[in-house]
Amino acid sequence: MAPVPISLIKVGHIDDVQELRKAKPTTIPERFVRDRTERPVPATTLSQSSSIPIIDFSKLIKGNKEEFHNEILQLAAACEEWGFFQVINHGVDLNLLESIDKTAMEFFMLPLEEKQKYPMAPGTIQGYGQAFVFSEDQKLDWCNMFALGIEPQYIRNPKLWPKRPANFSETVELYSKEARKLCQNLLKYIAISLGLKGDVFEKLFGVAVQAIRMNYYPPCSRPDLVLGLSPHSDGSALTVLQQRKGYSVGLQILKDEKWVPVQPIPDALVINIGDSIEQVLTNGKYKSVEHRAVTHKEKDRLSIVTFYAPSYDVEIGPMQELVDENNPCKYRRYNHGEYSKHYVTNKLQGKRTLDFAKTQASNSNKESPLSTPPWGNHN
Ligand SMILES: COC(=O)C(/C=C/C1=C(C)CCCC1(C)C)=C/O[C@H]1C=C(C)C(=O)O1
Ligand SMILES: O=C(O)CCC(=O)C(=O)O
Ligand SMILES: [Fe+2]
Repeated sequence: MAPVPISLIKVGHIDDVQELRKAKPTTIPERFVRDRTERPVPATTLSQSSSIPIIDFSKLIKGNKEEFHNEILQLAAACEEWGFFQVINHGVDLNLLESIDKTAMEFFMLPLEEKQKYPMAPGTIQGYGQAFVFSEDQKLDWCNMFALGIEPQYIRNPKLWPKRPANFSETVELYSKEARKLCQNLLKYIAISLGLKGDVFEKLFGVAVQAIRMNYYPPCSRPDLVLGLSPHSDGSALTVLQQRKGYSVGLQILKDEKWVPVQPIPDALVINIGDSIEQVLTNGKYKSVEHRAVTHKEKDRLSIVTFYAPSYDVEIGPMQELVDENNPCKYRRYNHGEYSKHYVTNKLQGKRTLDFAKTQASNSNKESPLSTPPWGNHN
């Protein structure tokens, strides 16, 4: 199938949810109203009995032998059973967490004309707007997003780096450096928890791809009808998510077919295993779990998300050490750049993007419908 040029994608009018909320606080356009089966259930009926594991990073870097061993076991269980955990004592400067939060909020509070100087073109995923919208009949998320490619440099589009607020770029750079270090360290301990050498992922990944996405969810008069962010799993190796303190609980993860809310812990970061990498490299041992965001009637919410993935030229597939007759190979080998292209040119739809990598999936070799490079179009 020949690739479809970006100019042919017709997404129709996409309301900016902040503006919509200001102008018509109780109107929910049809494009935001979810089918009954997709709608969020009231908070009271959500699974309250369980919460995602907590990993104390300080025990991994400076704990005694016993503490280290225990924390590695906790980490293995978290990745295997949940695919999500919250990390405390992570070592990222807490002032930097505050600054990125403040800077992102200042950006979202700018007038629309200012934010629209950095538009996310249809079919691309960097800039301000709604990502992953490919058709006029696709349901929209109750969210404004701003995303930037960070590393390697060639995925950056300098025209999309905001001039206001004044310290935006500097703060994103500082934060991203810290987030990168955290991802590298976590991957080291994740490798150890799998019984592998600590540097196995670092060696395999080459110069890792890193991106940042800020998601702003204004309050919504009918949180029961809309979704803040459609269910999906992340295409990264690892994702670091920062939730704003004191704001609404919005992130939910699918566990045993029930949506479990992720309660913010002050100063903690939420980490999740991304599908293409951990699921593929570990042959399904570590889970990349479906998650979504819901909205709140009165409160807004901000999340700041770092995606960390292998270099686009790297070929990945299940690691030999994790395949045997009891756990036969579930995924084929593929080039991560190809997978990224597949991921960013398809709408968010649960774990469907991972079909690309399955050994027996009938669609595993389908060409992606768009001709965009995975980091978006720079024109
Ligand atoms: C929901 O996931 C994403 O939005 C996402 C996007 C990442 C990217 C950018 C915002 C700009 C630069 C390219 C990149 C694709 C990294 C997730 O990141 C994952 C998905 C893939 C594929 C990946 O490599 O990282
Ligand atoms: O806002 C959230 O909590 C979810 C964000 C998310 O899953 C993403 O950006 O990929
Ligand atoms: Fe996500």
